[in-house]
Amino acid sequence: MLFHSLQPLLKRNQDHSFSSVSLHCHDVNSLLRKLGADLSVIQDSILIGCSDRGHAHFCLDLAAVDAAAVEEESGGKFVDLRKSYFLLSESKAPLVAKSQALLRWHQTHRFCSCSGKLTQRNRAGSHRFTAGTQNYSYPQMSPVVIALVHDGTRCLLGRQASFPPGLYSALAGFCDMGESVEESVRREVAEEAGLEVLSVTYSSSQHWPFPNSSFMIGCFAAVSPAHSQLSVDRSELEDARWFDLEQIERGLSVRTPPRRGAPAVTWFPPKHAIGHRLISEWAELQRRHMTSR
Ligand SMILES: NC(=O)C1=CN([C@@H]2O[C@H](COP(=O)(O)OP(=O)(O)OC[C@H]3O[C@@H](n4cnc5c(N)ncnc54)[C@H](O)[C@@H]3O)[C@@H](O)[C@H]2O)C=CC1
Ligand SMILES: [Mg+2]
Repeated sequence: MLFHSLQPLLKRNQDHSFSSVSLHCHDVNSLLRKLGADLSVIQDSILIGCSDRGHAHFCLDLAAVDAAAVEEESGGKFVDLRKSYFLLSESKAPLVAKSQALLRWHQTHRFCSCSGKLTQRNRAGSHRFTAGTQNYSYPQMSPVVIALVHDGTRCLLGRQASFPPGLYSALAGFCDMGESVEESVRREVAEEAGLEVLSVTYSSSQHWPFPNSSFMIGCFAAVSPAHSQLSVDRSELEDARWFDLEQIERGLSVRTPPRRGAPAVTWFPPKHAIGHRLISEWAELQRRHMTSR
């Protein structure tokens, strides 16, 4: 899987969907040869895993090669990761995200944080070390809690000023050193919405490549309907509101992201974001709860 300055190489399929360009090692070799590039860059490839059939998969950043020439030869295009993530299918996006995260980690950990000396990678690229020392470093993710707050009949969504217009998601925040997941959820919800969480239930998790490499821990957080008055921290969130099931269903039905120039609508993160998963899980539970009453 090829990248250029951390942008994955994508191609448009005949059905207009997008996929990442996967080339065999000898194809990469001949591509580099054609472009007159240094063939030894292939040794910078990082192992990302094995297919079910036991084929090893690697990623490689061709930052030292002319991007336009690679695009022309391969018929693909290097696309910014945030854009790629939403162009790719739910099954393809995580591998591209993982590859970019590993490449980024290697590019930003060239020096030992203890001695300042240059570090080396092991052959697979699973860690780096400082020659002659016991200093090893491994790729890292920052834990982030993402909590869908609910009060029995409504759930709480917020938006940061940096989100695209109309996009609302569950509240999220980085875990502080030493905190448990439950403590992080209680603190984030108290800080951002001024609410007291009564109980936290784990839902699911995902690796999220933004802003660097986050480990998203998805939870539901229950608050009392009698104490659901919001006090929103406007320095963190531009807005936060309670949504009932009908409003959530309307948001889930919006094609994301809405076309530029389309009328303003409220919409939610795309399917492969954990925010979407939490919102649709809550809607499903709520529907079941309403039909059983
Ligand atoms: N996958 C999904 O559905 C969603 C993912 N997210 C992700 O969750 C992340 C965290 O949410 P925020 O509300 O922005 O967090 P937040 O509420 O903790 O605020 C962000 C601030 O936390 C500080 N911070 C503390 N530790 C940090 C670290 N390890 N790396 C970077 N900044 C750190 C920085 O000052 C940063 O500006 C976002 O970057 C976003 O990409 C957010 C919503 C939905
Ligand atoms: Mg936050």
